[in-house]
Amino acid sequence: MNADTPTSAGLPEASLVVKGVTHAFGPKKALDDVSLEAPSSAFTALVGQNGAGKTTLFSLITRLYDNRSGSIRVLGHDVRRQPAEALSRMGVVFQSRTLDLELSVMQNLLYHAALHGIGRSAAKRAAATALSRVGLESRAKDRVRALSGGQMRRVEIARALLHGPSLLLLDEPTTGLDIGSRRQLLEEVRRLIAEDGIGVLWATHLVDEIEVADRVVALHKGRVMASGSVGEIRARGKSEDVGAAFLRIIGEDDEALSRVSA
Ligand SMILES: Nc1ncnc2c1ncn2[C@@H]1O[C@H](COP(=O)(O)OP(=O)(O)OP(=O)(O)O)[C@@H](O)[C@H]1O
Repeated sequence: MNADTPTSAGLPEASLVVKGVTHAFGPKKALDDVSLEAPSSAFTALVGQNGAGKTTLFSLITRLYDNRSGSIRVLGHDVRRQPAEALSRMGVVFQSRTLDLELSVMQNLLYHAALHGIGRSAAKRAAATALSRVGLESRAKDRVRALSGGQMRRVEIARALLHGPSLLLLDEPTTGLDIGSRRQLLEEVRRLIAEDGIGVLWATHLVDEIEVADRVVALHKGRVMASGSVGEIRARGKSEDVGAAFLRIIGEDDEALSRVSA
């Protein structure tokens, strides 16, 4: 089945489908039989505390690590069997910043486009479009060092969009940002979903980044404890407050903790 093939339910396959993935570092399982989906045209929040396994999962999806168990499909392409097809359909913003501070915004984007084999004039057009998508077209000639943390993140998103991906992966992109920049970044990514129909997997430990229309995957100690709509997470965690529901699902709500310490 390829990206354009409808599933048996008549719906296009999700942007990302992970099934039964386990990954260990020595004796320690960082991911244990993880299955999840990130639909197209949707914001999927991968929520987990430190050490939950979010970055390990991103490393497997992006092929920094080889997935030896289960399967990972991006727009219908298995990352092991069709890595070039799968990788060409995803854009990634890693947790640590990876822009060259001494180069201009445009130089950073053109360098990345060259790595993707995009010709110079096509790269310039793609970079200008991507920068306008994140509201930074006027900063193209500025050195990255002159930008704020939030603007640097938006340049990284523009860079991830250069080759026109259908799936955008962001690993804790708001780390270190102030509230205003955090909100702006979220708004921009949600706008990309609405305008372009891309699927987004957004890793975070901040439940206040979740909105009511989002999909949620609760990851804890390498296991998916719950996934579904915000309504389903609230029902599962028996709380109208998503944060409280999440803590109850992972067994770290006040009641569970008091049972442990009793
Ligand atoms: N290269 C590695 N070698 C050994 N253990 C690792 C390695 N990378 C991650 N781990 C362990 O795997 C588990 C999952 O880590 P991971 O970084 O994927 O979690 P995370 O959810 O991204 O957390 P954080 O928010 O702190 O980045 C943790 O227990 C971590 O210590």
